[in-house]
Amino acid sequence: MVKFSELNISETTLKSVKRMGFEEATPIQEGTIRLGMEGKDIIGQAQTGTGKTTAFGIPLIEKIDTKDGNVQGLIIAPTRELAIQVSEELYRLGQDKNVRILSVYGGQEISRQIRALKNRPQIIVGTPGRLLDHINRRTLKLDNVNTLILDEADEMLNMGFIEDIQTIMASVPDTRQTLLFSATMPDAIRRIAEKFMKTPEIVKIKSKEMTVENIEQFYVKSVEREKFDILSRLLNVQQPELAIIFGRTKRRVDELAKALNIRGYLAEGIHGDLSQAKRMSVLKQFKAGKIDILVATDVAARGLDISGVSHVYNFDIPQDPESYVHRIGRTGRAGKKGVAVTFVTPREMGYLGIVERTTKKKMEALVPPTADEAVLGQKRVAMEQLQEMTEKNNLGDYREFAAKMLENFDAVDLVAAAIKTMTKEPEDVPVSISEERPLPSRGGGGYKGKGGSGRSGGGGGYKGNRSSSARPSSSRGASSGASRRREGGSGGGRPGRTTRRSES
Ligand SMILES: Nc1ncnc2c1ncn2[C@@H]1O[C@H](COP(=O)(O)OP(=O)(O)OP(=O)(O)O)[C@@H](O)[C@H]1O
Ligand SMILES: [Mg+2]
Repeated sequence: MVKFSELNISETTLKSVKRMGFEEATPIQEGTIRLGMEGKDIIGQAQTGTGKTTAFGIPLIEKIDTKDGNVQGLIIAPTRELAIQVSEELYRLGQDKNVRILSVYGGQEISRQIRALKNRPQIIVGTPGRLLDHINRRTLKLDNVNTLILDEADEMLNMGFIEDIQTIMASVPDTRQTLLFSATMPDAIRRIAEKFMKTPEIVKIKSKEMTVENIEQFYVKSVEREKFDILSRLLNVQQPELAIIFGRTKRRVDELAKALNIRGYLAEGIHGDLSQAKRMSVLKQFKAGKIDILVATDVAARGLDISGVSHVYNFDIPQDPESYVHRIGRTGRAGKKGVAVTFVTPREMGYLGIVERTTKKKMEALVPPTADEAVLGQKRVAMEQLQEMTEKNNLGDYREFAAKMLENFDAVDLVAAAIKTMTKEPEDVPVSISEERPLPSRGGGGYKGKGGSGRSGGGGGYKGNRSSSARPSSSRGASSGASRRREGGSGGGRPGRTTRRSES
């Protein structure tokens, strides 16, 4: 590992990098920062959560001439949330140099953006549609752009933005440097990308697997109608700090979020049909730990970097392996541990094989916890909450009420009643989730032998060892999140949550 101080970065930028808490460069940063500062075109590919933003951010910030008020750097990102996140990271990287950065995206008042553009930002981060809009209105001048960056290029091309992107690129001088980054780079996309670039250096961080090692990957074989009960049991047993649940469609996301709320979880959905204000407020609440579970479609979560996401659940197996890689990559970031669980219906087992062959990583079969195990998980959480609240020692007049009750009741009975009150048997509350049609059968073609049929026994038990992460475990501490119910811990404020928030 190379230290940032050994990469020929200016003192000013180095100061910002230090302030961000970064000491050593990740492999993709080591591989691209120097080349980037030499002005080379780069295609950068490295696993999720390995610091690609800073990998392109440092060369960009270094190149900005702060005496020049023109737009010099342009970054295109597939979603509004990502544009905001990237601009925030660039802001931190350029803080000591005083680089002016602006993000522009759809759903935000254009007049406000036009005013902000007059403040002479040097770097613009935007989504394709809104960038084009500004180019057409001539409110964004790109004649002086000398660095163009595409973050999540493959996603933008998948989303059908190819023409928009070509138009935007044509508005940027040919002499520019072009950088392109993603965790996945299917060959077809790379060929298109190379057309836009001048003999690009391809920096691909070699790794055995496409996904990072610190994510434990499981699959659960389940028929469609049992998925939701299994999901709620898993949440109770695994006790994620923050969880993201992916659904295949917007309707699915809405239904899941609603059902989770009915069962008492703090969950919110996020997808493209929601207003920008709503999307931003949901994300903000999730980052702050005010909601524990984010239910999302694929697109909504590309590139998002939210610390504390300990679990990713694919309620529906994704259509393509790239999307699997990006989804589960929302956990296990920056060296942290994560758990990913993918639900597969029997008819979709072929897809599991396709995903595994692309990621070069086998998922472990997970036996869904029984209802009893799930309740046990909740009892533990309740006990931990009670214990934590007691240790805090600020129960005030609650103690007087307790003393009064103890005159008439047995202490063990009272504590048992408290635990019972905080434990809800989730399956008592009926919810309705429309059945999703399974993905078209892929078992028949070339995939059958390995991926499909080899799994037929998977429903029975854990393959090999039972994984501790799938079981209730007292070592996970009282700061667990998603399994805590709205009803639980009422009164003196949720004790577990306070702890958790101060951790992150
Ligand atoms: N050198 C470093 N040392 C420690 N942490 C870092 C370093 N570089 C980046 N990080 C942190 O790692 C996290 C992930 O970085 P980033 O979002 O850039 O990943 P990514 O490679 O773009 O992932 P994705 O493929 O999902 O978009 C961020 O929180 C970032 O602040
Ligand atoms: Mg990224």
